[in-house]
Amino acid sequence: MRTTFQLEKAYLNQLGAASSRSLLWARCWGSIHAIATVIQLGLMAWLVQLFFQQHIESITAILVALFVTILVRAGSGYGHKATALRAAESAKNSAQQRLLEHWHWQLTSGEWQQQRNTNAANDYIEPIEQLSGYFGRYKPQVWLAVWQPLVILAVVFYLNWLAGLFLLISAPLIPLFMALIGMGAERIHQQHILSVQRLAGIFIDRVRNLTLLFLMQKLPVAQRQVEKANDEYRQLNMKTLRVAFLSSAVLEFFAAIAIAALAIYIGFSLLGYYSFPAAEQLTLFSGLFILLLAPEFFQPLRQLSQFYHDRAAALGAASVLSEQTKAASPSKEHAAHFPLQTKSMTFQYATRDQVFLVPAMAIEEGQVVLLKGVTGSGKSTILQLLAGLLPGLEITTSKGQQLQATDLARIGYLPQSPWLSNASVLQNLCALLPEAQQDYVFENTMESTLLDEAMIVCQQLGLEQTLARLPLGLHSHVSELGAGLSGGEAKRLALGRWLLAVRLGFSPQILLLDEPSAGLDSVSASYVHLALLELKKQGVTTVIASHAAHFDDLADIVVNLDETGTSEAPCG
Ligand SMILES: Nc1ncnc2c1ncn2[C@@H]1O[C@H](COP(=O)(O)OP(=O)(O)OP(=O)(O)O)[C@@H](O)[C@H]1O
Repeated sequence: MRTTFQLEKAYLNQLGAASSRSLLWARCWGSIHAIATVIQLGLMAWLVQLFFQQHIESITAILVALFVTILVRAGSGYGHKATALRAAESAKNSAQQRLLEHWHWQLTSGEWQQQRNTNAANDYIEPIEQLSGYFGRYKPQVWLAVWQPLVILAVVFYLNWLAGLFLLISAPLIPLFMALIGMGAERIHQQHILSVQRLAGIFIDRVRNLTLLFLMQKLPVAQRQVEKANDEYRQLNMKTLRVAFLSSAVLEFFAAIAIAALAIYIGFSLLGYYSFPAAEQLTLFSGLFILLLAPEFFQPLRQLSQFYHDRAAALGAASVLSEQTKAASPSKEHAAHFPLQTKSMTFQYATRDQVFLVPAMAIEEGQVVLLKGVTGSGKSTILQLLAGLLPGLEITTSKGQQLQATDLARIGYLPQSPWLSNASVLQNLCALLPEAQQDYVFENTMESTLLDEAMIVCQQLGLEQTLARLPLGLHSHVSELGAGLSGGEAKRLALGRWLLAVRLGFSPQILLLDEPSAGLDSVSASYVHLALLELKKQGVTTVIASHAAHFDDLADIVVNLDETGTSEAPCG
């Protein structure tokens, strides 16, 4: 079993980069706070000594200094907390950003699995919240837990070496026990997060299917399952609390013993009851100062132990988050499958004798390939082979790797007679966007940017006048048969889907267009030409089948099927 949490630590370090500036400031404020603490306690001890020696005249100056130090201490404490909180926010933002990028990639690459919707929100909220303690408390405290004891140790050693030795010996015990207990805590936290997710998943799933469960008379079974998951979660919660209490009890115990030992040494030495080494160095001031410093010596370590559970929680959360974003930033990697290559092949429809010779092609990213040829030469057939609608064509990357199913899912295909759905123009236009965005369109709650983008696409395709003519513009209804739109308008609307999808970042791996200008007048055809030019500028790889000369100037590669030709299959 993997116990080193290397992946998780690497993930947390990556997030830490986003909050490094705030963390640096938190450390600076923490250092000032530690120095102000030592000065404040020194002034207090001095004040007591002067009071007992009845040097009342210098007390005012010390009181003023004490007041200033208290102000500095309070200010630096506030600065420390505020910058630490900012560090936590930056880290959480960075984690959210990564998760969203990952989800965006999944949506665009067709890897989004429907069943994950149930857990997605929970995966997102719970673990990201768990990160805030690590970056906002634990990380700044690690610095303070080293810096403050070191400053105090130096002062105590200066005042009395034996007291310094006491502190020096007792200090390492705390991190040692903390680490021993913390090891188990990390694993428990990871289980804790998974258990919360499981509980949420089980609950939502049962609620969703409540009617079905009722009809099947399975409600008591479902209830028992939720209760069981709830019980598991409760037990795990108690386990987490037990570990937390155990670790703080151990720390309190050791800190209390060390302070008590110091108090005995200083008290007995000052009273002269017992002659300890270095006892002669002690005065009322130094003894009191050391006693006041001792709890402050342990304080940052004790706090670190409290926050150590934030580290365990963050590692647990990181294991969930890094798992989700393991393939993060794939959008670029994923698209980097070019150049695509197809092997030459022959194809024959089962019911026909005609054999098509499909030529080999090598397509670079962003290129426009033009399939030319007379009617019946097999242009649509090749597009369908490329789209995977007809079997047999092997598409590989330049390294000879076959395209994955997810890549094939990203191939866009616009047939000669495009389909329309029984919905508004806008809904038809947004049909290629991810489901989540389409929901907004259907509920009429989409952002205005989406509406603006849809309008821009309509302008690019010369559909403005069409929209002006329709009773409700973009919200006008069209039927599946295109009632309300002419054939040419329906064709441009279908092309507009791709323009909109590309504008919103949902680019297809490769776009296959079958006779995009067929049946259009010259004005409409020129709009389509401009739209394809726009797609080319956006870097979309396109294969256009067209017998017209409309798109010759766009083409990087021209495949003339009249030259590759067809043949008749031998009979029998
Ligand atoms: N599903 C099919 N079953 C049988 N034969 C088909 C099928 N689809 C097309 N064909 C035939 O294959 C030949 C090539 O058709 P295809 O549509 O690929 O040509 P095309 O070059 O795109 O023609 P056009 O420019 O008219 O669209 C035609 O003779 C057609 O009748």
